[in-house]
Parts: sequence; structure tokens; C-alpha cells
Amino acid sequence: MKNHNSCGLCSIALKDLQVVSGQDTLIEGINLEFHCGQLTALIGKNGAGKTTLIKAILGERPFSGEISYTDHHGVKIAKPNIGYVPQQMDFDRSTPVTVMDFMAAALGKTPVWWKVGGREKKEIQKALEEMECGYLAERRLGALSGGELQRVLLALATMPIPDLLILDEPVSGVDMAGLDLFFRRVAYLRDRYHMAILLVSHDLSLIRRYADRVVLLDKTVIAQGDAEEVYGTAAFRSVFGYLEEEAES
Ligand SMILES: Nc1ncnc2c1ncn2[C@@H]1O[C@H](COP(=O)(O)OP(=O)(O)OP(=O)(O)O)[C@@H](O)[C@H]1O
Repeated sequence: MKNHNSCGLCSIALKDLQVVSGQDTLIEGINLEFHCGQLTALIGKNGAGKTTLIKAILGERPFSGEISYTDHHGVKIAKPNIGYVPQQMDFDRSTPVTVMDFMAAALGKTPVWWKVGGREKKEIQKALEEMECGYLAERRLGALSGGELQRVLLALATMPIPDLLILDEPVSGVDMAGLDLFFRRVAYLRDRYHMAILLVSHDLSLIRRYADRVVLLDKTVIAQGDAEEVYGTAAFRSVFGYLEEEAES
């Protein structure tokens, strides 16, 4: 059983990261560190560049600057194993494919029309159960709710257990109970496997409850620290106004 990240990853550092598209600078001057065993929430208004930053880390967008990975002795190491849950997944909702078949195909072991082997089925079932969605294994993928699909994708991102987990939360389609369950499973992964987690989220109260660090982005980093620190900044208020509970008190 794996308790710690296998590649010895300790931290991820972004140095002067910039992404441009044609004449537009999408993000710039990003200097950040993420640590293993920590859940870092990335927040910001729509269009602030959160997904762009994630795509750069995933290697899906060209960038300038440096992304480096360091072990527990401060020595630079190669790119770790990264798990990713995208903001949305476009697929034909009428597909007869079950969650089990989808997972097996996505893992690249079995074409969707093949029968999934016994051992593989057990591994997938275990990953689904760890994310509290074992009961969905034989359900049709297209029949899942937004929250259920999100947990299935989270289970998929843990096969194998990554050193760095990147989650781009859907803007809509997941109810409050589903979101809370999602955050709880993400916090469980952090504690159980000591992985570094970077989560884009719009839910400021769940972030306050579960995240260790918060990074506020508006093209560049405009505030960072724990939730209380960041939520208390003028930069935060200029983006989000006052939180409801603060306004009420
Ligand atoms: N492939 C692309 N080419 C050019 N511009 C892009 C591309 N993708 C995003 N953008 C632009 O980059 C800016 C940042 O977009 P991004 O999706 O990173 O923001 P975001 O913070 O994730 O927003 P949201 O909260 O709405 O998901 C936006 O102005 C967007 O229109």
C-alpha cells in the first residue's frame, strides 16, 4: 500500500510563468510553490487564468518561465505522475457505456467493447469505492449526476495514485452535498497518500473548510496564504466583495 508519493516529490515551484495567445497575455509573472500533503485552492473570477495555469502545468499549453519539481532533500527531480480531473467532459449522454467500461477504456487497457477482466475490474471497483462511488460501477455513464461523474473522474485520476493531483471543479451541475462529498474525498486523498493537490474551485466556504492554502489569481497572483489571510485582503474583496456570512455578522 502506498502511503507517500513514490517519486519522492516534495514541492512544485513555478517561476515567472507566462502564457500568451496571439497578442493576449493570459497569465504572467506567476511565482508559486505547492507542497505535498497540502491542498492548495486556486480561486479567481471567470477568465482570471486558472484553467490556463493548470493547462501549463499539465504541459497542454506552451509557456515561458520554469516549472520545477523538488524532492525532500531539495534536489530537482523529473516530472512526477500527475492525476487530472477536468472541468468538464464532453461525451454523448446516450452512450450505453457503463462506468466500469469507461474506466477500463480510459486506463487504456481495454477497448470499450471488450469485456473487462476480473483483476482489472477489482482494481477499478476498489478505486471507485475509495471515492464513495462503488455503487455506480454498472451504471450508464450518461445517467450520472454532475457530482457522481466528478467522483468517477476523481477515482480515475487516482489510478495509479498520482504524486500531484490537479482538479478543475465544474462551474455548475454539482449540488452542495455533492460538492462537500467531493472535497471530503479530496482531503482524504491528501491525508492518506500525502499527495500535492491543486484545486480550482468557486466554493469559498468549502475552500475555507478544507484547503490548506489559497491562491487568488487575476492574470497573476494577487494574494496567497491560508483562507483567512486571503479572504481578508483588499484584493479578495475587489474580486468577490464580502462573504455572505461576514456581511450578516
Ligand atoms: N485556447 C485559448 N486561446 C486563447 N485564449 C484563451 C484560450 N483559453 C482561454 N483563453 C482566454 O484566457 C483567459 C483565461 O481563461 P481561463 O479559462 O484560464 O480562465 P479561468 O480563470 O479558468 O475562468 P473560469 O473560472 O471561467 O473557468 C480568458 O480571457 C479566456 O478567454
